[in-house]
Amino acid sequence: MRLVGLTGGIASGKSTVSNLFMNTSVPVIDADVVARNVVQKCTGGWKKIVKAFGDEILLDNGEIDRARLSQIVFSDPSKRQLLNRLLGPHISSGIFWKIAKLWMKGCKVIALDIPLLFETKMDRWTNPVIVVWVNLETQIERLMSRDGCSEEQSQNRINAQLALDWKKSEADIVIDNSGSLDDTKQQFREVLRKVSEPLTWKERLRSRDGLISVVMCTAVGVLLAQKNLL
Ligand SMILES: CC(C)(COP(=O)(O)OP(=O)(O)OC[C@H]1O[C@@H](n2cnc3c(N)ncnc32)[C@H](O)[C@@H]1O)[C@@H](O)C(=O)NCCC(=O)NCCS
Ligand SMILES: Nc1ncnc2c1ncn2[C@@H]1O[C@H](COP(=O)(O)OP(=O)(O)OP(=O)(O)O)[C@@H](O)[C@H]1O
Repeated sequence: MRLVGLTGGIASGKSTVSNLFMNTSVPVIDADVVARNVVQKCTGGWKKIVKAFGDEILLDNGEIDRARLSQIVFSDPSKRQLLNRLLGPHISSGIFWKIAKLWMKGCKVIALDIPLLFETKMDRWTNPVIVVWVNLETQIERLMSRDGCSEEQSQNRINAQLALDWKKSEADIVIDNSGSLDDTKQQFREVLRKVSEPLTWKERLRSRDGLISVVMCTAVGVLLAQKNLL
């Protein structure tokens, strides 16, 4: 099995690229969706957040007020670290179970859309790592227009992550999303070709079918050895 890392900076275009995977045979696990699921009302993650941030973090219906939490954590690094510490284990295990389900179905290539892939050191488990890069000016413009936040708020959110230029330098594959959507789609075609290349031996062994083959071969080997010994 091949785990492809898909990351970038806030509003650099990860979801845009992730959507392009949807028309392919490569399933995508979206860490933002997992992060939302683990804080649904009355879950373990939700309880931890309410305990740490108080009832004032809740909407009238008891759900987490994401806009309020966002304001708090993106303007106070210590609160953000606290949130990361509380949710980190829930998010990792949520991602793990999603991978396990796809593995059991026999999926050979899975893309992991994880904004904080480098920050959480999950890049160790993925190869190749795709970084969706955008120039800072465009990133701020898109973030302000998508989330309706000020330039200062956008800058705070960008500063809450490792520098996008550094992520670009660590990438195996870079998608420059500073241009038009068509431009990105064109780059994506080549990226899809690369991630769909035949699996290496190690990747084959990690896939469900590879493991089944190893188990079968071992069982046959043991049976033959026993027969010869008798
Ligand atoms: C801060 C929260 C409440 C903001 O919620 P909101 O619905 O407004 O945004 P959403 O969840 O869609 O995230 C948008 C983007 O913000 C960035 N972001 C989210 N959390 C963080 C964080 N802790 N540190 C840095 N950037 C972050 C990511 O680029 C993400 O793609 C929410 O993102 C959250 O609970 N974050 C903590 C969980 C987490 O680490 N998520 C990232 C998954 S690896
Ligand atoms: N090539 C592009 N041209 C114009 N607009 C774009 C392009 N790529 C993305 N956008 C827009 O920029 C915004 C950010 O893109 P997107 O939501 O894909 O980023 P993201 O990296 O997934 O963000 P986040 O980190 O917040 O999850 C969106 O409003 C999207 O429609």
